[in-house]
Formats: sequence, C-alpha cells, structure tokens
Amino acid sequence: MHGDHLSGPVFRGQRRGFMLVLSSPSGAGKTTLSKRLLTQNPDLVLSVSATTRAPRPGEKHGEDYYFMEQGEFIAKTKSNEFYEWAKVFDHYYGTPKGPVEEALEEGRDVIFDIDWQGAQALAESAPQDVVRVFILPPSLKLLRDRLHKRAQDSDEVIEGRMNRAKAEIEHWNEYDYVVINDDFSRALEKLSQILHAERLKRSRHPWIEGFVDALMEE
Ligand SMILES: Nc1ncnc2c1ncn2[C@@H]1O[C@H](COP(=O)(O)OP(=O)(O)OP(=O)(O)O)[C@@H](O)[C@H]1O
Ligand SMILES: Nc1nc2c(ncn2[C@@H]2O[C@H](COP(=O)(O)O)[C@@H](O)[C@H]2O)c(=O)[nH]1
Repeated sequence: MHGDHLSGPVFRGQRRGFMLVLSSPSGAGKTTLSKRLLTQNPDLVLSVSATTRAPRPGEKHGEDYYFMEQGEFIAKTKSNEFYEWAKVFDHYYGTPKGPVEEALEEGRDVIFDIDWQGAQALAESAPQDVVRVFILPPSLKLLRDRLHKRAQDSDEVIEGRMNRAKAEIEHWNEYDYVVINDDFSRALEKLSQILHAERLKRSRHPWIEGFVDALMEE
C-alpha cells in the first residue's frame, strides 16, 4: 500500500531529504530548539559546522562544532569543502559538504543552525531543497537576558552580539516561516509542525504520480 510510504523506514530512499535551516539573532534559542527537535526526531540529521571560535564550556568537537585554527579553515575553503561559509562575530563558520550530501541522498532531512548569509547561500544553491525558518526573540530585552543567563560569553562578546541582532533580524522576510520563541514548548511545537508539513509536501513525493495513474486505471 503506497500510503505506508509516508512514514517509517520504507519512506527513506523514496525522496531526497530537505534542508531545514534555522537562523536568528544570537541567543534567540535556535540551538536549544534544534537539539530538542533532534531528540524528538532521531531520523533528522544535524549539520555540524566548522568554526574558528574557541569552544564554550561543555561544547564537544564533532558534536557541537568542528573547532579548528584559521589556517585549516581557510585551506578547506580553498579546497571547496564547504557548502557555504561566512565570517560571523569576527570568526569563521562553515558547513562541511560531505555529511550533508550523504544524508540528503539517503532521503534524510538535515537541520542547520546558521546565520542569514549561510541561509541565503544554501537557498541560492538548492532552492527546491531548502526550507528556511527564522526564530525571533519575544523582545530585545529578553534576548539580552538569555545571553547573560546562558553565561557562556563575556559581557563584551554579549554586547557585540546584541549590536548585530538587528542586522540579523532585518533578514526575517527572506524566510519561509517565522517562529517567535517566547514559550519554549509552543515554539518547539510550531517547529515540529513545520517539519512534518514539509515532509508531506506533494512536490517531495514524485511516486504519487504513478500511484494516481494506477488509481485512474482501476
Ligand atoms: N523560550 C525560551 N525561554 C527562555 N529561555 C530560552 C528559551 N529558548 C532558549 N532559551 C535559553 O536562551 C539561551 C540561548 O539559547 P541558544 O543558545 O539556543 O540560542 P542560539 O540562538 O542558538 O544562540 P547562538 O546564535 O549564540 O548560538 C540558552 O540559555 C537557552 O536555554
Ligand atoms: N553561515 C554560517 N553561520 C553559522 C554556521 N554555524 C554557526 N553559524 C552562526 O554563527 C552564529 C554564532 O554562533 P555561536 O555558536 O558562536 O553562537 C550563529 O548565528 C550561528 O547560527 C555556519 O556553518 N555557517
């Protein structure tokens, strides 16, 4: 029965995966939201970025980021190993190509936590495969509070990130969806709804054409 292909492992390979891209000003909650979405959906793949910034307490190489020196990062840009890369808050960040391509070809959806520059680059390179979600904080005051409560950056770094917040927010209308992360559970539920609705889109299920043809022949 073809309808069974809409869920479960049989579904894999029936379609190419898509890229669920989350952006927001720093501290709005996209990392926390994406980690929870991944826990709820173990079939989703996280795109682990490379960065030249130093690890925060508790961050693990290969899990949160691939931490590397600037020289190694630049060499990788030259050998075309990134889908996209950008300078954000004085450090380099980039999306390694290999794991993302592999996951998409296996029909697995990949979640990204990247800035507006990265989101634009992905959407330009693969417009059919990219779903963009912008996460907004309820207010700039609460954004600052969250950055302080996270307690992982110096006051100077936090001020730098707050100074960039409006420049990031200016790109909100380039995104397919906007979610205000006020109540965390509600924001997570919205993100989950976006993921599941996108998975059901007709354009992602070319096999349905054959199913309808067969139906019409009955
Ligand atoms: N809805 C929420 N209400 C209150 N606190 C929240 C909410 N969502 C996330 N937070 C907290 O806000 C802080 C910042 O969240 P997070 O690190 O996920 O932001 P981010 O957008 O990924 O930031 P960055 O771009 O700097 O990586 C964390 O301490 C997180 O626990
Ligand atoms: N264009 C890209 N932006 C990225 C990537 N990985 C992370 N980011 C963005 O950088 C800032 C800062 O992140 P932080 O972990 O230092 O707080 C944030 O907006 C991320 O979304 C990437 O591969 N490409």
